[in-house]
Amino acid sequence: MGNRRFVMKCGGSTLAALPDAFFEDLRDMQAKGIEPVIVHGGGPAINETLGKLGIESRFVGGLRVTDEPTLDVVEMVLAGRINKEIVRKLQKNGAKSIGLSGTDGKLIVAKPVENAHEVGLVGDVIGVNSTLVEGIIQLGFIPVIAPIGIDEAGQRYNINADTAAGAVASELGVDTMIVVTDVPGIMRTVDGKKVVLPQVTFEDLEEMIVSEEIYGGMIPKVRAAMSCLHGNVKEVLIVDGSAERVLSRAVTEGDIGTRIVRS
Ligand SMILES: Nc1ncnc2c1ncn2[C@@H]1O[C@H](COP(=O)(O)OP(=O)(O)O)[C@@H](O)[C@H]1O
Ligand SMILES: CC(=O)N[C@@H](CCC(=O)OP(=O)(O)O)C(=O)O
Repeated sequence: MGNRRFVMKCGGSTLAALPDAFFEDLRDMQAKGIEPVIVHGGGPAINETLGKLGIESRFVGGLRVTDEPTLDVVEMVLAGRINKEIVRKLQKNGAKSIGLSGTDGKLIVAKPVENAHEVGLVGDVIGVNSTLVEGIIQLGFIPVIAPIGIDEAGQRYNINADTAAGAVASELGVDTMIVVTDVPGIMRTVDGKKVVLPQVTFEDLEEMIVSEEIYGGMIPKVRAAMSCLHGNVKEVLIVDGSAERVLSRAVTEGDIGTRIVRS
């Protein structure tokens, strides 16, 4: 890994399964002066809470169709429950951490996505308050960010967590973004067997999206990866949160998961 700061996106698919060792790894990194910045998702927990309230979850192109009542639930689950759970787990394992929503201090400034007529209050990121993130890091805390955006008029937006993480990584100018999910990397079927691809080019990715070997929740990850690699970010690693020592291996050895570099 190049510089000592990295952005990590933690997917809702894996959050509940992350072992204490994962958070201990973060504590040890923090103690060594490495500066993780965490952006998290929580799709499955949102679906569950919406379900309990009798609200059906609908997605268009991987984005949740979001009206104001849905956004109340999204904000409650992401910025309330999940964000605070992560902060508590970090603190329990000895790391110092502060949780924020993208609306706090206008951390994530957003505008409606192009297909807002289909998905409603879903946002694209147009700005990140990197000074605020920098300040939290300087105070010795790991920032934990929920992907809710805000515009100048004070309107909230639901933002896909991969998109939010990619934008934060770009804006902070980190070398590395680590995407932690529930699969060991980008997989492809070779000779009838599923294998993890250690490294892929943009061309491979476009081809795999067209052939539908990349589908569903992997699409926003790949799009966010390509988008931040067009800027200053040098590599995006997609890794499995339940793999042993996944973070230290990703940060120090880089021999795990799938690596995407600009190509
Ligand atoms: N080529 C692929 N390789 C690996 N996983 C893939 C691929 N294409 C689609 N996926 C799916 O992407 C999922 C991860 O995305 P998602 O469920 O949104 O997780 P998260 O909550 O971590 O963002 C995997 O569980 C898998 O079902
Ligand atoms: C617009 C949109 O779809 N937002 C997502 C935000 C959470 C997310 O992205 O969580 P994962 O990383 O666990 O998928 C949602 O409402 O589910």
